[in-house]
Amino acid sequence: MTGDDSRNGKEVADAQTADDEAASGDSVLTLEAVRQSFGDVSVLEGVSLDVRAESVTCLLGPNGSGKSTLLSIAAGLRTPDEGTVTGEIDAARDVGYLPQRPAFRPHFTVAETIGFYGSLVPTPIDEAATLERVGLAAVADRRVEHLSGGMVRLLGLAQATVGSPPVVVLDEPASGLDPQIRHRIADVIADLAADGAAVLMATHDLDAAERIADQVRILDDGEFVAGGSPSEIQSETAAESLGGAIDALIDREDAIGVRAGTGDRR
Ligand SMILES: Nc1ncnc2c1ncn2[C@@H]1O[C@H](COP(=O)(O)OP(=O)(O)OP(=O)(O)O)[C@@H](O)[C@H]1O
Repeated sequence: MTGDDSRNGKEVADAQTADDEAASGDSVLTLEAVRQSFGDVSVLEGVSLDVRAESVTCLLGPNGSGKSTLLSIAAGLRTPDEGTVTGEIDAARDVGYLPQRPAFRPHFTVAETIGFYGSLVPTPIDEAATLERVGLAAVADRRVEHLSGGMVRLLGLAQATVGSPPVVVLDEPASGLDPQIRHRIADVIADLAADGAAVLMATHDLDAAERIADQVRILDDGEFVAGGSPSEIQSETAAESLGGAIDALIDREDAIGVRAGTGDRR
């Protein structure tokens, strides 16, 4: 972990990997020197990341900094232009994934939806316990098109954890939701990690990151510019909050150009 701008991306990644080893469970998924471009827009410029059991790793960074792209690569949904994704698991099969905008087949109830996803995994699942864990047991018979936005996200979280995958990848699991539901979702995520899962999530919810993240990675301009526990990042940037640390680390003017796809690297 570092706020030292003189270190390059590889040095930052190596230092962060050492920090991770001290901080959490076994490595289950490793991304090494991952690069991804879309046309002439370079989105990831050699990103390395270790995803560990029993821990929550939060990806933070401006809109358009490449978080979703990185998550889709970690989840085995996209093969990077360069770099490797390795682990004890098969990323395409053993990774639960919650997309940014989950959508479910209309007319199915909540229970039928989870039952459907349960039928896709090798071992039978406890549907009631799966819904209980995310707090949706009371609406098990409600049709998915009648759920609130927060409930849809909780159902997405339940779907991502069906079959207890060793890695759970969550793309902004609580964006646009009220503080109470955001808090509940963060609690569910922390419980998943406590039960052994390696959770990798992108979020703009800095309160949640501060509360539940074991490790944070800040992505900007295609590279990690900092990583470590929330308190380590704060103390290295002399910031009073994670938001303050991000402000110290990221050049907002440049980030606006990057977001618009007009930055030098894009
Ligand atoms: N399939 C694609 N084709 C072309 N460009 C893409 C594609 N997917 C993503 N991009 C571009 O890659 C960049 C990174 O997008 P990405 O969704 O990974 O960012 P993000 O950090 O998740 O953003 P946000 O916080 O807004 O969700 C953006 O400039 C986006 O327009």
